[in-house]
Amino acid sequence: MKIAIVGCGNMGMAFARAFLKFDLVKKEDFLLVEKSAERKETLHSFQPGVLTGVISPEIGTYDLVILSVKPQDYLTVAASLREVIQPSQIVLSIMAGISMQTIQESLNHQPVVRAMPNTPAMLGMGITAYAASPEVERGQLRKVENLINATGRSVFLEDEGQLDAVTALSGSGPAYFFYLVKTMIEAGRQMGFEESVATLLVKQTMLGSYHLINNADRSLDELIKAVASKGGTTEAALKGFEEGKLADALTQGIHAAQKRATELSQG
Ligand SMILES: NC(=O)C1=CN([C@@H]2O[C@H](COP(=O)(O)OP(=O)(O)OC[C@H]3O[C@@H](n4cnc5c(N)ncnc54)[C@H](O)[C@@H]3O)[C@@H](O)[C@H]2O)C=CC1
Ligand SMILES: O=C(O)[C@@H]1CCC=N1
Repeated sequence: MKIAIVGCGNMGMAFARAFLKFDLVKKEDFLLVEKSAERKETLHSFQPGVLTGVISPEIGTYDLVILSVKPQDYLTVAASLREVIQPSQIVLSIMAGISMQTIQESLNHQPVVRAMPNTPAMLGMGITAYAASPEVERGQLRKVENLINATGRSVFLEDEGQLDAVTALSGSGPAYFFYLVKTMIEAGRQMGFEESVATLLVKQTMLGSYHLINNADRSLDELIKAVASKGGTTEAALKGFEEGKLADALTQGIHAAQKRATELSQG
């Protein structure tokens, strides 16, 4: 399969590397389109078949075109791409908040898969939800699914409308986790630990706790209860979280992310 990637930043290249790792695409079958000269310089080491700064008619010879520029940069990309895209090509967009309809109209092109991955895709441990326009044929969808599955797990959505919520939950989700980890490490430092010790304590706690969620035959409430002794330290912390309305703040933040995704889709 020959793949063109428009916008070769964090996510575009996370996808490219995952495809390579599973031998789904050969290096020489990549066309990388990257506008930033500085970023382009770093992409030489990837040794793609073609590395360019502009969209040219050559892109029309690739089976799949991945759109991985920031949503704000999409309209510029669309203006050039619509001139050269071919009917047989599949478009896979991973851009937040750009609807399938906007992509179809701006490119004058119907077969579109819209997906929302997250950064653990860099390690093949991502989660991607995706939806497809009716014009994507079954065989084409299978191929795209195989590619997405190289980046981690995936969920097919019948309703594209759910993608803004996916963006708020799992697309942005890694940042929420990093924020929590960072805050805990900072608290450790305030209590007198060196950063390396605080980091080890927090990271291993997160790792072990993640595996408990997956392997212990208990609900999240039961797992919390098993840590929080009556009148103990955890209870004191949880009371502080309640008073600071931490759960409300997290929930509100996630809703704000969904709202922003919807705003982006409205231009
Ligand atoms: N970073 C994340 O956690 C996630 C990002 N996304 C989506 O993926 C997309 C890309 O995000 P990142 O990789 O984080 O951004 P990024 O900034 O790392 O990469 C975007 C790249 O596009 C390039 N670019 C801009 N205009 C261009 C043009 N006209 N032609 C060619 N290249 C152009 C930029 O120079 C940059 O290298 C965004 O739409 C974002 O919403 C989706 C899920 C997760
Ligand atoms: O923050 C953003 O807009 C993108 C979408 C999901 C993660 N990063």
